[in-house]
Amino acid sequence: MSAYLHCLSHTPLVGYVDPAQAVLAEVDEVVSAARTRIAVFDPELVVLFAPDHYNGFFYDVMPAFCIGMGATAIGDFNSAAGPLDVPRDIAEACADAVLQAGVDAAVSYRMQVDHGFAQPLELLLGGLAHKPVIPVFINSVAVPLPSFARARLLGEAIGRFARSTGKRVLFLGSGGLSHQPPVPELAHVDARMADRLMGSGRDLPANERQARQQRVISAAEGFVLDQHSLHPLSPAWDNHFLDLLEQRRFVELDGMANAELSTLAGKSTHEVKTWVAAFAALAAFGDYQASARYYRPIPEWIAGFGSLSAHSLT
Ligand SMILES: O=C(O)/C=C/c1cccc(O)c1O
Ligand SMILES: [Fe+2]
Repeated sequence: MSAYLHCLSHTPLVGYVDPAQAVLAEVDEVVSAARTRIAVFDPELVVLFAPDHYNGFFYDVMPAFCIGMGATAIGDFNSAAGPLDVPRDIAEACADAVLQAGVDAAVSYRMQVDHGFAQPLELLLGGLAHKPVIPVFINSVAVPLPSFARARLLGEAIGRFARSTGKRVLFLGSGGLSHQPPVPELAHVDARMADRLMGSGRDLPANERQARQQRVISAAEGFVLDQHSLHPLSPAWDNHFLDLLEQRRFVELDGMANAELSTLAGKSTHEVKTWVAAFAALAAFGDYQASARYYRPIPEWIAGFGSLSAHSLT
């Protein structure tokens, strides 16, 4: 087996608004089993597809996709802070291959990332810099958003590059499934918040950081009491999406409009494009077998919470 994949929902609400102990134990078991399988696979290179939540990418310049040549996590909520171990020469070659393949991804030599990147690295690899990782940002909240089709093409191009390295490669996808936390939208905010979304939010003063986090925590508490206080979670859509990935039918998502997905499953569901990119990358290695599927709607975490592994059969 030369390539392995794990896709996992993330949520910054762990430890702030938690589900019942039995659910926590169930999720812990799912994550710890995935961590063990990854340790056995022992990746030489990790490619992590993840979104951002206006902590590293802003409307001053908002790329659809960005490949990190270097990256640092800010440590929002309870997530880890510090540099990722990005192998710069491999990341540069990857970006070159992706552009040659016709996908115009941006690059960043100082990528700033949040819990979307940090959480899977901590949970699945034990820390931000435990393995060499190429971080790949997919814009999942700041309209206009890339389509499913473009995320798939990005994944395929990165998969072909990864295969050419001859290394044991782990693909990670971070985020989703159905959910809509209170992420500000440029079209609906006041001038001060618009300024934050256009770039001044990069280094938030401590009191604003605190207020921002509290807004999400309060929304989660309210969502537990009333599951229509935010866009409801959508187990039916989430399970259909997992079926498509398991059955290598993700191309069927190509024709789905972004607005349709938002209506079905919430405006942050676009994070699932990280899963599509990761599966498309794995598929560049040939046939794959998916395994260890897990799904549970967890309102405390504002998450249709999913986990899915897969390995290449070559
Ligand atoms: O950073 C935020 O403001 C919100 C993050 C969040 C909340 C719930 C589920 C998620 O996937 C998130 O990223
Ligand atoms: Fe998120």
